[in-house]
Amino acid sequence: MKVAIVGGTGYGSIELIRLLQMHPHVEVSAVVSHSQSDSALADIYPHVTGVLNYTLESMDIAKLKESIDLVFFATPSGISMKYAPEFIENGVKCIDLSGDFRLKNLDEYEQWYKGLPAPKAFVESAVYGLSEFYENQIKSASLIANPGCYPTATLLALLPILKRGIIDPNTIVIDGKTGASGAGRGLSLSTHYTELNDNVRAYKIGEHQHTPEMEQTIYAETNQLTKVTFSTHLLPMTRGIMCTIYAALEEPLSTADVLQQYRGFYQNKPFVRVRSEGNLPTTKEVYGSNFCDIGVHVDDRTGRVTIVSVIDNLVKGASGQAIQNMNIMNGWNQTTGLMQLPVYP
Ligand SMILES: NC(=O)C1=CN([C@@H]2O[C@H](COP(=O)(O)OP(=O)(O)OC[C@H]3O[C@@H](n4cnc5c(N)ncnc54)[C@H](OP(=O)(O)O)[C@@H]3O)[C@@H](O)[C@H]2O)C=CC1
Ligand SMILES: CC(=O)N[C@@H](CCC(=O)OP(=O)(O)O)C(=O)O
Repeated sequence: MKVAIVGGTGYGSIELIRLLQMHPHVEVSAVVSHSQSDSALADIYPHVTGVLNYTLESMDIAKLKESIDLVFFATPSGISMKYAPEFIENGVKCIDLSGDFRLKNLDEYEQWYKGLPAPKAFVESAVYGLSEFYENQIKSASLIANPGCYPTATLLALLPILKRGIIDPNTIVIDGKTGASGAGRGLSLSTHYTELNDNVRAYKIGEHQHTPEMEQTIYAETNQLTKVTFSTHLLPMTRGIMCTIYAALEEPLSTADVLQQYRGFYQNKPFVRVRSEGNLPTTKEVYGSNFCDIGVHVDDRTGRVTIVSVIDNLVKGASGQAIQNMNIMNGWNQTTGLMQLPVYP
């Protein structure tokens, strides 16, 4: 199958290229760049030298729609909404790593992303690509709204116990921590070495664009309108997200009881690994992989459960999950090209 990647010089793109290089059924036929077309990818990313010979191309929909089966958009919000409709109308499937098609309520998109929303019909037809929960819908989708990185780590941790009524949805607090690659390759003051190193910074408190995405999915899965408290922190590391999540238990349960619920839920889901009691995951243990690792601790004193969920933001949080969704759309085993171990140490 032939695919194109748009947003060629960004981190999402270079991670798609890295992962797809190991995929047995896919050829990356075009890497599209609006800023550096005609440049060699190896000049921008010298680590691919001698292995990949791509020359970046400018966007040419007329040409691409004749030669490509699927397009990955690894672009900032506001871009895929301009191009994906024409591809889809011409039978080319699209997987969008940005937030353009995630929020079904267009007013919420305007409020949280501070821009005009995508055309309603395409937002309505887009399937939210949380692979472990929407496999059936993903199979027949033309347009995938790939989830945000924090919602991936958070929803995989919360939905099993929310759906089983184990926690009170009105008590959820999500403490998110991320590495700097989450902000993309562009330069900014907060990812400047001297601002990032030896430092921890809370950011976008009360205004993070992933908040409505989480609440929308919790509502879709539980029929409960919930407002979550969600805070995000930037840490001096390259990759990784840890969401530490707190909620009140509806009834007294032990850590072992709660872990048992997760195990039942994820027993046939190869990318979600539920840890044993007393074994909480670290970001390094999923680095470079498509795994989401989940650990749990119940505090009998407070009646609260703490859930720790880790992913690599660029893999399960973006490009890896996008490939997992492509696999599902094509009827391939969802692990195809994705089962490598994390890089450790
Ligand atoms: N980084 C992460 O961990 C995650 C990222 N995402 C989302 O994935 C998308 C890509 O993220 P990421 O790769 O990290 O971001 P980067 O900033 O690293 O890359 C985005 C790329 O998009 C292209 N681009 C930028 N502006 C425009 C424009 N005006 N028109 C067309 N293309 C443009 C650029 O490539 P070029 O100049 O070559 O066209 C740029 O390099 C974003 O929507 C991000 O929010 C989602 C989950 C996690
Ligand atoms: C460090 C940092 O800035 N991380 C980004 C990650 C979000 C992202 O990648 O964007 P989407 O909205 O497309 O999911 C953030 O917190 O906004």
